[in-house]
Amino acid sequence: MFRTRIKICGLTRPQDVRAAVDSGADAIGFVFYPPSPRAVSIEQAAELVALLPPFVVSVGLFVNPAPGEVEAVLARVPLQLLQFHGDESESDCARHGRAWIKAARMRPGVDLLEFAASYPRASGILVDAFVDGYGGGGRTFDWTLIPAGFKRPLVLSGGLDADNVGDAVRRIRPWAVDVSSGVESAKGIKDADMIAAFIAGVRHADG
Ligand SMILES: O=C(O)c1ccccc1N[C@@H]1O[C@H](COP(=O)(O)O)[C@@H](O)[C@H]1O
Repeated sequence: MFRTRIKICGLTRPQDVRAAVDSGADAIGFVFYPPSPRAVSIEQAAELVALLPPFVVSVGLFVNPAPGEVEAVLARVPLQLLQFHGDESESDCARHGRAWIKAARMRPGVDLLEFAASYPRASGILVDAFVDGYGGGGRTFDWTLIPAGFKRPLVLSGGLDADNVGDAVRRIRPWAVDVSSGVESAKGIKDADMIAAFIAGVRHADG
């Protein structure tokens, strides 16, 4: 039976990492984008990643990182997957010796097939709503913008929560879903019950 993978993103506290892991998250995301209220320092991230048990993927989220910024994080934080959520080129993303996924900010006129073709080495393509700034806006987008039969591993995000994620999984059947705002009681503060409800919604939709 297929199991939709689940990433919980924007964690800043040890208790939230433990709650996400205990609820069955497959990946935990840490934001290295200082304007975000969910941003963590390298020291914080190193402590939080150390809490992850085997087989829970540590993900680092970057937005147009400056030269050397990713390397500085990787020197101290054992990230297994990089998520690029800005305007990075394929070579910007592929130069760090780690698997990576590329976010597409979706709105009418974005051709996802064309977008994906320009990132051939991406492990997956994440789709998020186009919001002012870069992401984490807690907004859904028109899922019909995702072409049927999209062949690359698709990570669906953007305004997901326990109320809509089941419908999203049944309609889109993504490789994975990714949530930040939708499991928070406040920006950067995750709610254990909301995380559990979100994951239960995915598992119910998986059947
Ligand atoms: O979480 C953030 O603060 C953030 C900042 C900049 C870029 C992306 C960010 N988060 C990612 O955005 C999507 C959607 O998040 P949400 O569930 O709608 O809040 C997701 O991939 C987050 O990891």
